[in-house]
Amino acid sequence: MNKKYLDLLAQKYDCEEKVVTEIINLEAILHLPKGTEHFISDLHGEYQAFQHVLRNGSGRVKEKIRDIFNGVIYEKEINELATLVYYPEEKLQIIKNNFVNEQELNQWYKEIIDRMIKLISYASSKYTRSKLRKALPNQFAYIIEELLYKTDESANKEQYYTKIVQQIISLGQADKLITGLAYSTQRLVVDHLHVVGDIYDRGPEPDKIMDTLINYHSVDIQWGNHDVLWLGAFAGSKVCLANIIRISARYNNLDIIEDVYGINLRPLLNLAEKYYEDNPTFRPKRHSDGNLSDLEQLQITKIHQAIAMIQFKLESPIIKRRPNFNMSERLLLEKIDYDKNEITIHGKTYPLENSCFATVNPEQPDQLLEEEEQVMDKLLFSVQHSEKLARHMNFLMKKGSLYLKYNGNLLIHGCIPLDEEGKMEKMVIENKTYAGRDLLDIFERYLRHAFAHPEKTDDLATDMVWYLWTGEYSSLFGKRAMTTFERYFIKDKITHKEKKNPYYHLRENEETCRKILTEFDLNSDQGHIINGHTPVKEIDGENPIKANGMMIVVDGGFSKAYQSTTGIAGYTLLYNSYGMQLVAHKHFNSKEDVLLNGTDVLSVKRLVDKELERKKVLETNVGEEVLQEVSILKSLMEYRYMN
Ligand SMILES: O=P(O)(O)OC[C@H]1O[C@](O)(COP(=O)(O)O)[C@@H](O)[C@@H]1O
Ligand SMILES: [Mn+2]
Repeated sequence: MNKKYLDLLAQKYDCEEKVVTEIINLEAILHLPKGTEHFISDLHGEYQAFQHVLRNGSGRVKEKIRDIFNGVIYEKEINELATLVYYPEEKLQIIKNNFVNEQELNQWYKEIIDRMIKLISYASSKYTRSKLRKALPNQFAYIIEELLYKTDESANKEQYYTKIVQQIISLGQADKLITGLAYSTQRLVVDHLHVVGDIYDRGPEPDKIMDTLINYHSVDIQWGNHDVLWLGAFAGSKVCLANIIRISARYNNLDIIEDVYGINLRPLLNLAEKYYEDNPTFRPKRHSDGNLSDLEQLQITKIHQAIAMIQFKLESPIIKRRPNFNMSERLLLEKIDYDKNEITIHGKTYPLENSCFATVNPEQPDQLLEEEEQVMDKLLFSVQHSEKLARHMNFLMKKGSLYLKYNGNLLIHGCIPLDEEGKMEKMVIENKTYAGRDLLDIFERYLRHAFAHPEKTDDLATDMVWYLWTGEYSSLFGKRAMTTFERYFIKDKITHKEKKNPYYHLRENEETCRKILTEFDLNSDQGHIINGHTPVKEIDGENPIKANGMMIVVDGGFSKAYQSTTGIAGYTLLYNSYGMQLVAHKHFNSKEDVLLNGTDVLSVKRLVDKELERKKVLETNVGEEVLQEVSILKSLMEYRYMN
């Protein structure tokens, strides 16, 4: 080992005892049970539902409570404790309102603190003390540790502990302590979170999800097609930008663009007002908040048309300058007969409905009006100068990747593009052919390049980000073509169909899954593919566990817009030292519902895989890193202290 490096390390470990202590500590960690991984996907801006799943650890919190208190306290109390752990601030208020005098309240405080301490003690039993300490609220760490390490034999200290709790209550600190204990418990039941893509679009609060993830103790993200669309916009792709605004208008979420990220929509609105009227297909989808006035709805409808038309125009030059994207079929503006108001696709002519082509010059349909161009320039400037968006996008880049190999499993949002025979589909990029893992690697390289060069708007890397959103060999899209135009303007539903990549039926077979795992250098006897992106239609009898347990689809189904087609609010996955469990979630109504009625509508569990022996940290990714550290420390020991 490099002596310079060891000398540097010796500055940190400046005596023999420090090295020995660290080696013993790390070796001990290796033999602890592996921490719990939590997989969620397709959050689509549904912050409240996401919070709920995060706070209850997909049912882990209640399970732990049951382990300790089943038969000891009433079911009602179990639910109360669970809700208190999920939403401590709100639940405390509700509970406190029920007490008529202070004495009763103080008695309740004593009991509940005792229960919460028991719960923390149990939830942290597989962690080191140092890890537990990190999970405790700073201001109470010392007190909680005192309470935690009271063992049964120390009955002579009983009074001391009672006194501590009494003091906390009389000093008016009980609420803070309970709240701290609740958040520590949440943190302890899940060691690491995987977000398998699609944080953005459709739902109202993706920004809050991002803030939560930024503050989360341990997380990684596999980008979804919608996340990449936002990254693309930030990286300088105007067509990606047009798409995110179009989708926001469609779902009545322009607030995210305007109020949350501070992007001025005024120039776009002016343009929209000038050229567009009301139009039924462009009316916003969700107006559940009920406070959308007729005028607002009309404005959104106009903006929606303005930005959709800009998007269609912007697609055209990319398709033309990138023949290897193989998208000339998508040059739809050129296939329109503007006099007859009809379009010919694949040799068939369809009448156009609700068309809004006021800004289109039939001679040069993809040409942006000068006004449109100016609007896009202003929007892009605004996007790239939004501090909040920069913070969120940087985090997405830092914690994200196109795929992840983690503890023997492969995590991907969309697919590995396959042909009907199950062979990895090839794509030629800059005269080189890529397929399978190489293709994903090169996609990711382009995306990172585009992100590092936001000033370039038309280079291959930036165009490639848009390809990831909509291209036939994109591992995120997983369909042959996106029929956005047809959905707006053609009645015949045949034209709306988006043909899926063969991956989506081939993934039912073990053989396909083995091949993919092997492609990524993973052990195909033990690994799983964890997939998001496609809502599992439980209604039609679809099973999220495929290929004999090798393929698990965890589309969270958080997106309210899609819940009627799935019949369920989706799935999440837990992987702890005993194995994997898929958790099915019923529809999440509201936080208020959980708080008042205890409707914690979880969760059928299906056992995906049961470990024969409890899995230890040693056998995990983290374990590999710890092993390396141990080996380095041993070298230091020999070099410095043993001769
Ligand atoms: O339901 P909407 O908003 O019309 O969106 C439909 C579009 O979304 C997509 O399904 C992509 O989004 P998902 O990743 O959520 O599936 C496209 O294939 C399709 O054209
Ligand atoms: Mn998706």
